[in-house]
Amino acid sequence: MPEPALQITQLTKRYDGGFLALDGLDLTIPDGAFFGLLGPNGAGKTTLISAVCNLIRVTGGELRVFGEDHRTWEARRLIGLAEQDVNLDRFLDVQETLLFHGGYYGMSRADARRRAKEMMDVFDLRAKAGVRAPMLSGGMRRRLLLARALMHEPRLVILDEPTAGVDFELRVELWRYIRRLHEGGTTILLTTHYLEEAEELCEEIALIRGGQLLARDSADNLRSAFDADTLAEVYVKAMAQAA
Ligand SMILES: Nc1ncnc2c1ncn2[C@@H]1O[C@H](COP(=O)(O)OP(=O)(O)OP(=O)(O)O)[C@@H](O)[C@H]1O
Repeated sequence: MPEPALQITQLTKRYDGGFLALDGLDLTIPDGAFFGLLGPNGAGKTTLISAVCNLIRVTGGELRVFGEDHRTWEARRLIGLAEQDVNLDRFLDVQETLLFHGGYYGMSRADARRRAKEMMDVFDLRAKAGVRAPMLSGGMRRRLLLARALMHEPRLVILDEPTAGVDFELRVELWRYIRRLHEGGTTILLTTHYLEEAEELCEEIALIRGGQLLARDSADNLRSAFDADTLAEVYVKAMAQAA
């Protein structure tokens, strides 16, 4: 049995002010899965992702990334994260953004250059190699964010609302990139508020609220379990039950 991409056991996060954002959460995401995380604003999705990436200190529980403790460098290297905010360095151009990231993850200059070229081709950014982030269109910035997350060839890619505020054409384009990535064997963890996006892309979906797991299954099985016609109906019913 391969190690799961993510094994989360009894994860708890209480913020400094006392707020309990994750409340004993258990979740296993198999290697190679396309997994969706759904829940209302404040459900704890970003907190969970931040915990996985060791960006915040957890209060309790265990988190393993392909069997590695999430606080280790090995675990961090296995993850590519595209955060909700478009957090690009305004002083770096497209190519530098990618090369810096490669350097951070210990890639040799030659490998980083090769991979950056590949990423600029895949994400149609070659013509913008020397353009700094603030001068890119919103769509290009989103693509660069994804290209940067993939630079070091992570086995688990975490996308926190990658299509928030994105027009229909770019959304479809981003879906195509993400699908291709998944077909190549990469595990995807996606958060989104677009239920149709989760339904279209994800093999399995977890619903969370108040830092707790409410349900987890394929969209089909969730519809049967909640006697619902659509994922939106599942969502409404699950959230009402948990309220
Ligand atoms: N640094 C912090 N200190 C205190 N509370 C926080 C902090 N960061 C987040 N929270 C709280 O933790 C809860 C979970 O927030 P989180 O950002 O994880 O939710 P989310 O599911 O990602 O929401 P959204 O869909 O709006 O992105 C919220 O109530 C939020 O206010």
